[in-house]
Amino acid sequence: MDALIVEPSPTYQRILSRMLESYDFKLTFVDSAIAGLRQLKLQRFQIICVAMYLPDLTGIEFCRLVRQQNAKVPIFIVTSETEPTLLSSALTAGATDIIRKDDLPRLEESLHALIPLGPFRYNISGKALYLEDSLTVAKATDAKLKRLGLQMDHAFSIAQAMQLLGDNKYELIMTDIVLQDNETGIDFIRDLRADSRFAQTPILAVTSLESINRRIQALQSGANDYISKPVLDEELFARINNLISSTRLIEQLTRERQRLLELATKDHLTGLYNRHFLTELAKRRFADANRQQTALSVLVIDIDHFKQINDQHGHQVGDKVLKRIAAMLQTLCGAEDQYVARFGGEEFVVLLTGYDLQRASELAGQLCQSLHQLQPEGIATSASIGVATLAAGQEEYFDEVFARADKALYLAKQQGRNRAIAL
Ligand SMILES: Nc1nc2c(ncn2[C@@H]2O[C@H](COP(=O)(O)OP(=O)(O)OP(=O)(O)O)[C@@H](O)[C@H]2O)c(=O)[nH]1
Repeated sequence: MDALIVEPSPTYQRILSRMLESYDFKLTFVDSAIAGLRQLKLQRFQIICVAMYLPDLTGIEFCRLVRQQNAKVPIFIVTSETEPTLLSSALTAGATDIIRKDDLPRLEESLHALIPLGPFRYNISGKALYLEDSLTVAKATDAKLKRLGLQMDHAFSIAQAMQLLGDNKYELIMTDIVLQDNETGIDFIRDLRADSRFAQTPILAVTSLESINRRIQALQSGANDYISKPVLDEELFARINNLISSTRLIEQLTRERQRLLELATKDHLTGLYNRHFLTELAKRRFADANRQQTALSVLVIDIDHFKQINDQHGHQVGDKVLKRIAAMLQTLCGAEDQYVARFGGEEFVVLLTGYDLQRASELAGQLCQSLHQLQPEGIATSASIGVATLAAGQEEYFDEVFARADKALYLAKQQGRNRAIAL
């Protein structure tokens, strides 16, 4: 599509070119009415933008001359002029619309009416929050975001924005940079990034074209992207689409990573850590304890006569019993310095960092009691526990201490089960 721009001001030539290029227009610039009319004889244009005051004619006269040849081509007069009679005579002369230079987004709205939304279709839904102190700008942006499939909440101040953020989930946060009452969008972005709840929410800063420093500051403060005013619809849509899609991709990857991590580290039946994870962790914790000369204890817990539970109640009930016992162990040994794992079958291991033999034995005694009282699935159960400790200041490694705890467990079984023995 071709657009003719009849505009003597290089600044407005630039602004219009940014706007129209985002709609894939090929642009031809001329700076006088005569040059524009000459160009129209050479080529067909799908739209014309003309300034009100040209070196040779007015935009209105230009419009009238064009209409003598071409009744259809949309002609937009772009002007700072607000005088009503001048504007109405422009419309009488055949102008499609008058666009005020301080309201260029209107041109985009008119373009949308003429041209369907560009080559891209966006698959966006949800809500955006926009911190903007001008109601007019916020309303115009709201209309744009609706076309994209996003609902918009508007806040005038950082406090209002924070309140909305507390009550809603947003796919995107947009913020103007210069706000009222000495507030800035930069402060807002910093507040957001300091709050873990919004660490992943994409932030789009809306800056003025000239303020390169503010754009840099916005990015440094944690904005993911910026867009310059006057905001072009297609650019806004593309940036929002990129931000939201990449955030969704990151969320998906994070979930996937979490799932893989769970698969690699957790036991699938009980959700406790698995043998591999606990063994690796224990090796590191033992190295730390040896270096720092602190105590570290290991409990090996084995359910008594579990085979009988399976035989009498079936394997599925056996599984439920294991899950129930695991949940209880997690509750009783879920503190920061305690790690509980299912080592296999009906055997569990607890790593207790900083626990000397006495503390570990006390805890093992309590676990024995609690497991005996639990009656999972209404079945009387008990457990035997072997306890062993790396005493503070001694040098020993996981394999040795684990072997001692396993030996203690064997003794507990031998001595009648349902007891804890420390070695
Ligand atoms: N339901 C169920 N049973 C399991 C699972 N893993 C191992 N088992 C069973 O656990 C039982 C362990 O039996 P044993 O090693 O003989 O020990 P026990 O019957 O607990 O006897 P003691 O340890 O000597 O008190 C076997 O019957 C296994 O089939 C599991 O994931 N689910």
